[in-house]
Amino acid sequence: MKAILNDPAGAVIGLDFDGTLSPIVPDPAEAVIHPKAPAVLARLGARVRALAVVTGRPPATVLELGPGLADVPGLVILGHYGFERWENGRISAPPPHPGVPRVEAELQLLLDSLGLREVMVEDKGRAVAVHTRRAPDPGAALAALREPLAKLADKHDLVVEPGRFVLELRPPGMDKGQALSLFLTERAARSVLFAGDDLGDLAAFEAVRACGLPGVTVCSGSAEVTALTELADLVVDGPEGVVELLDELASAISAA
Ligand SMILES: O=P(O)(O)OC[C@H]1O[C@H](O[C@H]2O[C@H](CO)[C@@H](O)[C@H](O)[C@H]2O)[C@H](O)[C@@H](O)[C@@H]1O
Repeated sequence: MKAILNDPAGAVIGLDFDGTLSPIVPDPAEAVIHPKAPAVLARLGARVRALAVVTGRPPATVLELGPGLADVPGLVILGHYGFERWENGRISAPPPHPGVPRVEAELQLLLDSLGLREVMVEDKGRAVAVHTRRAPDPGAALAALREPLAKLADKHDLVVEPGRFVLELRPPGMDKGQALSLFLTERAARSVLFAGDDLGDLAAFEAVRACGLPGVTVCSGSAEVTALTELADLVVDGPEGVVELLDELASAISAA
């Protein structure tokens, strides 16, 4: 943190979206960014080298769920775990993976055969996520899905990304760690902060440790995930705590 405060112009701030900037809600389509986040990010974005939202969501969805984000100075969204990038109003991405529509074509039959009720399928375009949060027993439904979804992903050359009551089938070859590392190099960062809440953020935590820069990892704490709590430099209380921390950081930089 000291390095960021002493030299904000060299700092890159990386932030996960769901569970970090946006409180967890039962329906993914109903998620919305913390009301104070866009203004806080705008203050911070004006002072640091770069701000990146590094997320499993498509960038277009992040912009829908985060009104005001498009106006944050210098913001980059590295969506789909880094496959799809939004910057200055433009989206760039490689061609979609052919396995995703094939998985979608087989998925409903598989879910029916497992007799899983109230499991929700989220079509993300470049990936498909199966959510169990609204199932009668979310943990049991997730456990029942692990093996069949791993086989289905494997059959179509996809990988399974586990998260908070969700298993996502997505293309291999990129993760939040690689996305963050590439971004740090691109921006010639001199320090880094990354905040996340879920298993997919562990790769970004590792990237912070491996990059050789002064870095701080922040866990947006919850009762659902403990793996990050043990590794983080700082643990705050969910999105409310993350926004408060970023607000304090923006104020401290402005006062320096
Ligand atoms: O990388 P992230 O920004 O954290 O995105 C990861 C997944 O987040 C979303 O699911 C999670 O949030 C939902 C809304 O609060 C919640 O209902 C669900 O249980 C969580 O797993 C999103 O729907 C997924 O597509 C993202 O991959």
